[in-house]
This record gives sequence, C-alpha cells and structure tokens, in this order.
Amino acid sequence: MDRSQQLMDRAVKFIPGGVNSPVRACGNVGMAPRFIQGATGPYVIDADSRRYIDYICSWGPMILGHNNPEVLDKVIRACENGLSFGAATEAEVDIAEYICTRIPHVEMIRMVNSGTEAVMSAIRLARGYTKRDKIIKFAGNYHGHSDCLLVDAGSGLMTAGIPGSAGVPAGCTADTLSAVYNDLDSVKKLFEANEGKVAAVIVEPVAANMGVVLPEKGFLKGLRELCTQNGALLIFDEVITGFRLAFGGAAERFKIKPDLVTYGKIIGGGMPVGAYGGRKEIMELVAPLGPVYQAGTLSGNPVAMAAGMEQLKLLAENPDIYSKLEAAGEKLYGGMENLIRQYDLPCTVSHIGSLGCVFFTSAEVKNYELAKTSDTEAFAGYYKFMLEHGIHLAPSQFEAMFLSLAHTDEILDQTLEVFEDYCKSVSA
Ligand SMILES: Cc1ncc(COP(=O)(O)O)c(C=O)c1O
Ligand SMILES: N[C@H](C=O)CCC(=O)O
Repeated sequence: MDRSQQLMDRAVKFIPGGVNSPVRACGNVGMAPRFIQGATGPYVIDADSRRYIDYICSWGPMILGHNNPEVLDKVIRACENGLSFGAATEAEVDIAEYICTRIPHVEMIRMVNSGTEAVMSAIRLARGYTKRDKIIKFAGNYHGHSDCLLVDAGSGLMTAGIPGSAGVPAGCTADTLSAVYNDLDSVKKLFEANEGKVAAVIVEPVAANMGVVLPEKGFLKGLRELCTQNGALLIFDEVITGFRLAFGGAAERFKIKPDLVTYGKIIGGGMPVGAYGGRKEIMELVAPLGPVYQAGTLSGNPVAMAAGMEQLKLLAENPDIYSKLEAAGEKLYGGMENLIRQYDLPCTVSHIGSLGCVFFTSAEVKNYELAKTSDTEAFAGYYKFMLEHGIHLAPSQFEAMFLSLAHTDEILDQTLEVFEDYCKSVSA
C-alpha cells in the first residue's frame, strides 16, 4: 500500500470523506487521491516522492508555475512583518489601486477570502443596489457553495450527480432561477416571467466547472443587452478566467463590460483570497460607505496581499506571458485533438487559451445537458492511465485542465506522448 492510501485511510477517520473539499477525494475515479507533499514549476510531488506533471495548478492560481521564486520571496518578507493585523495596511491599497487602474470595469474592489465569499457578496450587493431579489444563474456553472447558488451547480455537485445540497432551506433558493448556458431564449423567458424582479444575471463567461464550455458567439453580448434592457446587473464570475484568459479576464477577451466581477484564486497567488469589484456607483453601497454589509477578520491579509500583488505584477508587466500561455494551450489541446482524430476516439477537446478539457462524448458540448452525455467511466480510465504515467489531472470529467508558464514545450511534449499511449491503449 502506498503512503497516499495510508494517509487516506487515516484521513477518513477524522475528516469527512478524508478531504477538505469534495472533488479531491477522487471518489468518481475510484482511487485514493495523491497526497501532495510539495510542488515546483510544473510538478507536484506525492507522499511517496513520485513526481507528476500537474494540470490542476491549485485550480488555477499557480499560473506562473508552482512555488514561483519571486512570489515566494515576497511572501517570506511579508511573514517577517507579521501574519495578520486585522487592521488596514498599505498592501491592500497597493493591490486595489493596481487592479482598478488596469481593468476599466473595476473602479472599486473589495478583498475577501475565497471565491465563494466573493460571489455571495456580489449577489448581496446586486440585490441591495437594484432592490430586487431574484437572480439568474446557468445550469452547470459553479459559483462556490453559498446557499442560494447551489442550484444546478457544476464542479463537485455535478461530479456527484446532485443538482443541489441538503441543508439548504427551500427559501434560500426560491429566488434563484436557472437558465441554459448558451441559450439566450431561456434567459429572455425568465426575464419575461419575472418582470422587474431580477437583480442580476451571474455567469461564468467561460464555463469551467462542467468541463470547459465556451460561450457561443453573441451569448455574452446578448446577456449584456438583456441585463441592460431589464435593469438587472451582469455579474461575471471570473474566479477561474480572471487574470488567466487576459489580465482583464474574459471581460477583456470578449470585450464585454460586466457591472460587477468576482475573482478568486489567482488574485492571491496561491493564498486564500477572493475579491469583488465593479462600477463605483454600485460598489459605494458596500459598508461602511453604504447599507450592504460585508466584512471579514482576515480579509486583505498582508501575506496574501503580498503574494497576490507580486503575481499580478508579473502577469501585467511581462507582455509575453499571455501569448506564451496561448501558445502552450494551442500546442497541448491542439495536439490532443489531432491524436483523438488520428485514433478515431469518441471524444472532443474543448479549450480556450490555457484552459481546456477532454470530453468523453462526441457531442459538441455547449451546456450542462450535453456535458452530462460524457462517459464518466471512460474518463476514470483516462485519469488512471495518465496518473500512472506521471500526469496529474483534475479527478473529474467536470473540471478543467490548467496550464502555467512552467509548462514548457518539453513538458507539453511529454504529456502528449503519454496521451498518445493512452489513445493507443483504448483504440487497440
Ligand atoms: C467560477 C467559480 N466561482 C466560484 C468558485 C468558488 O471559489 P472558492 O472555492 O475559492 O470558494 C469557484 C471554485 O471553486 C469557481 O470555479
Ligand atoms: N471546480 C472547483 C474550482 O474551481 C474545484 C475546487 C474545489 O471545489 O475544491
């Protein structure tokens, strides 16, 4: 028995399911998760000192590669000054100013501790601003685990095959309306049936929690128009796409201006951070300026701000970074597409920039229902093969692969070789 299995056997006695976040349990791929003892560049190292090329990248934040020396240096220096003060710091002003002066649709920003908190707060703010209660979300989009958003949710809920969560009172989701991703008509109908009642539409501008599903041409623009026509706010949940698809995220890439935006993960360089921001006129309603209450003892933590600031600077001030990530995505996902064609497998690769996934269905996946046509047993076989050959993937069909700058051509070639072996093994 390897050490990861031993650790899992110990963990399940004290932690529900042995893990602190459900997807990590690897339940649906039928094996114990790798317990990770360290990471560097494109690699993670498990408890048995086996090294894997990592495509989880902490679900996005390690966009520069694991343990980037510049970020690490700033973290160590911040730690030396104190771990937390529960009081205002210059570092918070620096990062807020840095973001607001570079992303036009973010005029003010508030730091929180996770993506869940960011989204929960943005929804409260949208309701406070519009004085309306209903929100529209999309089936298969995941916005964290706050009560009102656990409706037709992606990520771990989709992996478990459950649309929502026990313990959420019906009243908490009564105002959450679920629309079909890439289907503007479904949104239009909800607006018509709930005239004057919808506070906001929240969307993952590129869905990355039901596998990766791209917005069809006109979808995001159509949402912008419908929100404006109906007096509702458009919230882009850029917890995954922010600072990844471009510095200004999907909003910059698709040239759509949301009213509010939520960030997570990347903004903390690997430390627990989230943020929400947007138009000044809306953000000015947040306490202590306005009546929408939101607070956090550890929000704006100085160590997290130091990590995030350094990561954002490296991303914004190195003009090559986004073109390198694009090229890496093209090489890896394009290479996988070619191999799937060559070996005639019933799979599709969905990708944009450094985000992607292999869907085990020949359908062109545009929404939750189509994503669910994937053969999750075939995915489990793929996951195991890749892991046994040194590639660490997200353990679910309904998650994304994340590339970093540390995924060099050599690393991508090694991955493609393993993927070709996988294709051979199943087409034989
Ligand atoms: C798009 C999106 N929004 C929100 C969240 C919630 O973030 P967190 O897990 O940091 O609470 C996640 C990921 O978990 C996410 O992918
Ligand atoms: N899909 C989630 C993040 O984007 C997976 C992370 C988690 O829930 O642990």
